[in-house]
This record gives sequence, structure tokens and C-alpha cells, in this order.
Amino acid sequence: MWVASSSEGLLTPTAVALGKFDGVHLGHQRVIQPVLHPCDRLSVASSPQSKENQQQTNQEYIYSTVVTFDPHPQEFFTGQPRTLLTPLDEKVQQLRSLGVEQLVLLPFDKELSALTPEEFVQKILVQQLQCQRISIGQDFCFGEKRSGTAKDLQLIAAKHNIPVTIVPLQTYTGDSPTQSSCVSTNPTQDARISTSLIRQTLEQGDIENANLLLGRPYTLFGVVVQGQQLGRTIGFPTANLELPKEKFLPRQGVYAVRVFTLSETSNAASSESLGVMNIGNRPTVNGTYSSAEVHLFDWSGDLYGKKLAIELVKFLRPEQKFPSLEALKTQIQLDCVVAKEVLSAEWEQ
Ligand SMILES: Cc1cc2nc3c(=O)[nH]c(=O)nc-3n(C[C@H](O)[C@H](O)[C@H](O)COP(=O)(O)O)c2cc1C
Ligand SMILES: Nc1ncnc2c1ncn2[C@@H]1O[C@H](COP(=O)(O)OP(=O)(O)O)[C@@H](O)[C@H]1O
Repeated sequence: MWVASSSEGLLTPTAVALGKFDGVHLGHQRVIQPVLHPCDRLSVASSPQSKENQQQTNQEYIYSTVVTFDPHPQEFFTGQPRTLLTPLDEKVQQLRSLGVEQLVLLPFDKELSALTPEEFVQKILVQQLQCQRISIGQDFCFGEKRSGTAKDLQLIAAKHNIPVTIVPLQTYTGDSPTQSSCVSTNPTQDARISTSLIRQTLEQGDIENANLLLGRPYTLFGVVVQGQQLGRTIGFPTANLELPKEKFLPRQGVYAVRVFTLSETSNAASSESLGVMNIGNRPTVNGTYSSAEVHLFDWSGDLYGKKLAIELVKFLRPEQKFPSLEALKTQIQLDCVVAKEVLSAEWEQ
């Protein structure tokens, strides 16, 4: 996938899905779907039309493009860094796997935020992107002071003969997952799928629902770095992950997880390992910073410098301060038993 962060080097003309798309969740995927080439669409049965096919029939090739803002508009307006469900690398990977050909990062600055809706369409969509078709979610707002609505975009774009698909807000329609005792915000059948709902469910440790709303497991990607080298002394070595600083972290505590080692060059995943993960400050050893660390079951070797993908499956318990390392070790042994049960039950489903 081609990533462009300025008006130069764009692949044009384009079919554009517009939005912030943090998380690339099930609702976002529905907004992106109309701009994908038929063979990449998730549920549209249609004959594939490759770039070569289109060129042979003398049609101009249209690049399926996601246009988003960088930094996140909220970060620009508040001046505060914002954590993200999908930092840029992860977003690129998710969009690529959907079949998007180009990601355009519009620098969200004073100039862009001051464009009127008409100017935004004219300068960005028509002139720069040579946009042929647009897809947006029903709640999309754009232009100065968020004054333009989805309907406005449809009306303005019509003047340029650009059709706009307005995708209705997606509600959660899956089977109601098992309710965990720590959850107060359980998405009901009519809960709207949104980035903020997913952030809330993760904050509560409700991984099952977060994963359903995302359409995939919430995953932490990071490189293994050195810790205090205490894990090995209690029989539970833990690979400590360096995460992107803007990655949104779920509730602190212990999780059952699936782990994949990624190839440095292609990001291809190795076979799966199972394990337990702790996210927190490690009060038992007077930890001074937050860490995310994983112990792999029935595995030994060297993981330093390796890139891991850790899929969260279930929150098991909050982090605690234990009176001794021995007491912590006994609890981790129990955590492993529970995590193995959870993960094997998952496997059988
Ligand atoms: C499954 C699991 C549960 C953990 N739970 C706690 C906990 O409740 N409280 C705590 O202080 N540390 C907890 N830890 C973190 C340990 O303190 C940490 O792994 C240990 O100090 C080794 O750290 P090191 O990798 O820096 O050597 C947990 C670690 C794992 C793997
Ligand atoms: N089963 C395992 N799970 C996680 N890491 C393991 C395992 N077996 C060996 N290791 C290695 O041990 C390291 C963790 O040992 P630990 O004593 O906790 O040191 P550190 O504090 O540097 O993380 C990991 O980074 C990895 O290289």
C-alpha cells in the first residue's frame, strides 16, 4: 500500500473513504468497503477487475484510497498527545489487509482546519486527489469548526459530479458474549460501534466485547527489551515489550494471550504460542514505570530484539502488590492454570 503525506506523489484518480478510522473497526470497514476494487470487497460477489483489466478496456484506473488526518484532529485542538487503538504502522497494516491501495495522511493544521466545506472539497478532494467517488460514515463532519455534515458533502460533491455513499452507523449485532464480572458497559444489540466504545470496553478489561467490535483481537505489537532479569529467578521469564508510545493500553492487570513472533522484514507471523501477560507497574518489585510483559507456556529461548504480536483474549485479574516474590510466584502459577483453561476453551469453540 502506498502511503502519502503530502499533496505530492499521490496516486490519482482516487475513490476515497474519508475519516479518522482509529481502530479500523467493523464500522470503519463498512465505510471503506465501497471504495475497494470488487475483488477486495468483503461481501460483494463480483468479477475481479485488475488494474491491467481496467487499462485494457481503456478505463482510467481508480486507486482505492483512505484519506485520514495526521495528527488526530483532537490532538491538534487540545494540544495533548492522544493515545490510539491503531498507531500509524498498525493502521497501515490493517488497511493493506483490507485491500486499500493508498493511504493519504492530511496534515491536520491551522490551514486545513480553516477550510470551509466547499474549499475542502475543491482543494483537497477535487484538485489534489482527483476524487471520482467518496464514502463516509453518517456522522462524518468536516471543514471549518466541523460545520459540514455528511449530507453537505453529498450536496457539494454532486456539483463536481462525485457520488457520495453515506454509510449508516453500524450497530453491534453479534451474539451477546459472556458477560464478565468486571464489565459495566456491555455493548448491547443496538450499541453503536465506535472507537470510544472500544476504548471504554478495553479500559474495563472487557476484551471479549472489544474484540467483537473490532472484528479481530486487540493486539499489542512491540520489540522485546531487557527488564530487571527477575522473571527467570522465579521460574517465569517474561519478555518485556517496548510499545509505540501512543498505543492505547487496556486495563492494568493479567491477561490470557496468544503470541506471534514477527519476521523483521515482512511482518509475517510465526506459529502461535500461548501465554500470560501482565500490564502494569509491578508494585511487588517497586516498579517505577508501566510495562507490558508476557510469559510463553512451554517455551524457552531468547526473544530479545524480536518483534512480537500479542493478541489479548481475556482479562484474568487486576495487578496486586504481593508481600514477597514467592507469593507472586504462587499467584503466577495459578494465573497460568486459569489462562490455559481459557485458551483451550476458546480453541474448542
Ligand atoms: C502472569 C503475570 C502476573 C503478574 N502479576 C503481577 C502482580 O500482580 N503484581 C506485580 O507486582 N507484578 C506482577 N507481575 C510482574 C512481575 O513482577 C514481573 O514479571 C517480575 O518482576 C519479573 O520482571 P522482569 O521481566 O523485569 O524480570 C506479573 C507477571 C506475570 C507474567
Ligand atoms: N517462556 C518464556 N517466555 C518469555 N520469555 C522467555 C521464555 N523463555 C525464555 N525467555 C527469554 O527470557 C527473557 C526474560 O527473562 P527475564 O528474567 O524476565 O528477563 P527480563 O527482565 O530482561 O525480561 C525474555 O526476553 C526471553 O528472551
